[in-house]
Amino acid sequence: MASCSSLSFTPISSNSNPKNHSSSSLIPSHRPFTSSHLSFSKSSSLHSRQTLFRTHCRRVPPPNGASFLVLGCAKKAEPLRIMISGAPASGKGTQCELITNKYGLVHIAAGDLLRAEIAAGSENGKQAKEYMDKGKLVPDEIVVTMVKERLNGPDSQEKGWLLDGYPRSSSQAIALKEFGFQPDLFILLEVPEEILVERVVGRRLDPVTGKIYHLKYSPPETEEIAARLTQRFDDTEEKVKLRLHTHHQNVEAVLSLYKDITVKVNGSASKQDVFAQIDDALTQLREQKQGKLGTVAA
Ligand SMILES: Nc1ncnc2c1ncn2[C@@H]1O[C@H](COP(=O)(O)OP(=O)(O)O)[C@@H](O)[C@H]1O
Repeated sequence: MASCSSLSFTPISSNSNPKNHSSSSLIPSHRPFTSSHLSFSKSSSLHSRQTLFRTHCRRVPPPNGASFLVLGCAKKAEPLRIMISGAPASGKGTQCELITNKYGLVHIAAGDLLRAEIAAGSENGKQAKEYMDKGKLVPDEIVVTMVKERLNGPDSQEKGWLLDGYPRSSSQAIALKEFGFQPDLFILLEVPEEILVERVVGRRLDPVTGKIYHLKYSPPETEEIAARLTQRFDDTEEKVKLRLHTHHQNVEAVLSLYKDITVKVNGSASKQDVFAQIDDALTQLREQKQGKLGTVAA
């Protein structure tokens, strides 16, 4: 981060933890500071009340004896905080890889965290599997804490995050808000149901490279790879129908909480075209964050 050696700095964070807002107490009471001073003009709906920058300040004694605040010497745009949602096999995994490659965000996938618990044989994993086998949501007691811990990780705080498959219910969204995590953008991938079932049933994983294949649309390159491909235990036609049912039951409730920051993306296009839509939205968001890095004085 750039620095301004003569000033002492205190960060202002968009994380709603009140501890992180100590610098706002330096701002004169006759001019209350809210993030709306700095929010996006073009799409205020995207960022209605968020602090957009990590900024630094000090109290400067002016000639008339009153004190005022200088903001803007050493600033860094806040990292992006993105959520991505969509039905099973809507392409979240593929798009998350493209997004993280370009934007350097930490990818946090609720389903992957749960599968890791199952693989580790933990008590949480055992319980989670019972729900996942039925295509149902795993109880909040397990999922919420797991996701919260990853979001609080130093890498997520520093680089920003891409939250995949969470929240899937209004209670999960509310929990996130209570912990102080506020997304900038909610991406919804929309794909017709008949395409989804076909994608799921043909989906295979290469356990060696982690690469996802589709037996028809993206077949393995060699016989050797083909021989070692595995299928996710819940990627059968019967289970995907249950998962789709659960998705439809919950998606509207979640969407209603994020409607101001939702971008709907046509997920039935090619993966490059889907990414182009997402990339446009993220580029715009990042520019808006960076574009506001001018000096603000109070
Ligand atoms: N946020 C969540 N809350 C509860 N259960 C979840 C959550 N995310 C994932 N799961 C469980 O893990 C399963 C697999 O999720 P995921 O890997 O995201 O794949 P998909 O989106 O194809 O269902 C879900 O069917 C559900 O049982």
